[in-house]
Parts: sequence; structure tokens; C-alpha cells
Amino acid sequence: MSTKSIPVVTSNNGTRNRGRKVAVIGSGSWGTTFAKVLSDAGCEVTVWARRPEIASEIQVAKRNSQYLPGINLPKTLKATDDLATALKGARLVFLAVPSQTLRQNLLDLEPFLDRRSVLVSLVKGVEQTTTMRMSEVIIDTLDIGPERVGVISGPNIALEIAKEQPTGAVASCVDLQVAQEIATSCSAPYFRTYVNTDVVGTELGGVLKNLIALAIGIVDGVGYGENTKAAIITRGLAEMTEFAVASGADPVTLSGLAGLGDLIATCQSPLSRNNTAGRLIGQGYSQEETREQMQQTAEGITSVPPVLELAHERGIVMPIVEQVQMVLSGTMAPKNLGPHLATEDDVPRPELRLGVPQPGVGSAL
Ligand SMILES: NC(=O)c1ccc[n+]([C@@H]2O[C@H](COP(=O)([O-])OP(=O)(O)OC[C@H]3O[C@@H](n4cnc5c(N)ncnc54)[C@H](O)[C@@H]3O)[C@@H](O)[C@H]2O)c1
Ligand SMILES: O=P(O)(O)OC[C@H](O)CO
Repeated sequence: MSTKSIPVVTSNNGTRNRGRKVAVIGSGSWGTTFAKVLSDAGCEVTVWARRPEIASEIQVAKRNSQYLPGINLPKTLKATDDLATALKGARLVFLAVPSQTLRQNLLDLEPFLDRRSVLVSLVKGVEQTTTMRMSEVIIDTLDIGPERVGVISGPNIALEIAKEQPTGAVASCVDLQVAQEIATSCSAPYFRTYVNTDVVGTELGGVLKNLIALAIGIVDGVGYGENTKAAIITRGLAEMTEFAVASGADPVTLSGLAGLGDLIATCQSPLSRNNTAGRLIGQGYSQEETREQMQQTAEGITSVPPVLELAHERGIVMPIVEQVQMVLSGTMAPKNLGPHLATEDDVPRPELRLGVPQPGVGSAL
């Protein structure tokens, strides 16, 4: 056997990002992990933590033992509980807080923002009270143009990435140059970031896969096997695509990392909080008991009602998401969730239609 050494894949972003100051708002599992990615890509990173004890543990011990047990964070990573300190000199500001608190967090940080800064959402939820996507919440709250707002999404289970297991993501902004700047800042040797300008599709991929992962968790909790799960994933992708296209997304985005890629990761991983929440509900725990058991954010649970509200407005049928809603509200037993009850057809329908689903031209579902 040859003893030749195998070349190690490295990134030159360490030098490309030299001197680039960035801030990460939120120090839960994803905020802390993403701060590590940015640091490993060569950026000068400061994380803002709401709780002083978490800021202090990251700053001093280079650990976040509540969210990333056993992970050593980069020596250069800084943390603070002071927004002004975190945002000083940051051209890129990455947001990693729960979707339902983002609006208030933005109001709090607005006085300290550089006027040229770009805000990048890492959040995969919808605001319940307004049904807005996170990029819309940013634009609405800060009254800034879409060229100053980006989104990053993809198959990104935090703990795997914190262990430097390789994966990819997409950085999206209506301005391609800004998307490229964001992608450069977070391209580390184990984290490959692609670009697109389809903010709607990139963002909705991350929101909608959580709802399908809840369904997968529910049937897993019931004890159903791989056929049921494969059918839900496949039909789930069709629901996601139809909803996203009706919202203005490019269907191609939904077959990329932010759509299919993230759907696979979230539906397969026992580390996924949405998958886990679904599993607990499938095992018979109430929504309240499930919330109590979950120590971390499961965005899917709060996104179901606003997504269905938007689907009804747009004339989109989402049988799997409707079933998840019925299970969550206690009007359907978890064992009844599955593609067999999704529709009642007089005449069996074709499985797939060629071409792109068009809003208002009959449902692909
Ligand atoms: N964890 C992942 O693998 C992952 C990956 C990609 C995207 N995301 C998305 O990132 C977002 C954040 O998720 P997470 O995994 O970091 O969640 P988490 O539950 O691990 O952490 C949430 C953080 O927000 C803080 N927080 C709670 N209320 C707050 C408030 N009012 N103001 C400010 N901070 C508050 C918590 O203290 C915690 O630090 C979610 O939208 C999630 O979908 C998570
Ligand atoms: O743990 P979840 O279910 O919030 O999923 C985490 C990420 O979104 C996976 O990409």
C-alpha cells in the first residue's frame, strides 16, 4: 500500500478574512457554533450572549458547556453581554436568536449598528404574529434595503459542525456581491458556503423542513419504519416546493442544500430538535410536556400556524403540515399521520407532474 500522504483540503479564507470584524448575536447552540466557523475562517469574531455567565464562559474558558458540551472554542473568539461592544466595527452581523424574539433583539441593537452593516439571519422560523420571514422582519424593523440583508441556510446540525464534521450551506442576498462577501466570511475548511440570490427560497427551505421533520419525529415515535418516513420526506418536499414557489422562490433552490439537503439532515438526525419534539409527541407526550423536556429551540412548533395561514391565503394545500397541526392540537392521533390519509381522491392522481408547480393552477399535492 502506498505511503504517500493524502493532500489535506484547506481554505485560503483565513488570509482573505484577515481583519474582518464580525458579530454574532445569540450564543445558543447555533450562534456559538457559527461563531466558531467564522473564527476558523479567519474573521475577528465577537459573540453577544444575553446571559453574562455564558458570555464569561466563552470569553474566559473558551467553552459553552450548556449548549456545546465538550467542544473547545477558538482561542481568538471573544464574547460579551454588551451589545455596543459586540457590534463595534462589525460590517457583518449574524443573527442566531429564536424567531419570536428577533424583532425585539433588533430594536435593542439598532442604536449600535454601523450604517453600512449587513444583517445575516441564521434563524429558521416565521414570526407568529405577522407571518413574516426573518429577512422581512429585519427589513421591517430596521427600515433598510434588501441589499443589506442576507440569509444562511443548509444541512447544519450545530453539534456536528462544532466537531468539524464537513458540510455545506448557502449564503443568500438579492445582491450577489453581498452574498459572496457573506459566503467568504464563513467558508472554513470543514464548512463550504455557496451563494444564490433567492432569499425567499433559501429562507423558506429552512422554515419548511422543520415542519416535515416534526412529522418524521411523530411517526418515528409511533414506531413506523422507513417506508412511511421516505413517503413523508418525498411528499413533504413537494409541499415545501409548492409553498415556496407560490411565495416567489425559485424551485431549484428547494432541491439544493437549503431545501432537500436540510430536509434530509433534519429528518434523519436524532440531534434535530424538531425531529426530537415530534418523536416525543408521537410517543404520547403533550405539546406542553414536550416543550418542558426540550432545553432548546424547536422552531417548527411555532411555525406551523403561520405557514398554514399563508398556505390558505395562497390556495396551497399542505396535507402533511395540516396533519402535523392536527396532531399538535390533539385532534388527530399520532398513529394516523401519514401519506395514506393525506387526500381523498375519487380518481387516483398522478404522483408527479412535469414542470414547475404554478400557484392557482391546481395543486401538485
Ligand atoms: N442548532 C442548530 O443546529 C441550528 C442550525 C441552523 C439554524 N438554527 C436556527 O438558529 C436559531 C437559533 O437556534 P439555536 O439552535 O441557537 O437555539 P438554542 O435554543 O440553542 O439557543 C437560543 C439562544 O437564544 C437565547 N435567547 C432566548 N430568548 C432570547 C431573547 N429574548 N433574546 C435574546 N436571546 C434569547 C437563548 O438564551 C439561547 O442562547 C433557530 O432559528 C434555529 O432554527 C439552529
Ligand atoms: O435541530 P433543528 O431541528 O432545529 O435543526 C437544526 C438545523 O436547522 C439543521 O440544519
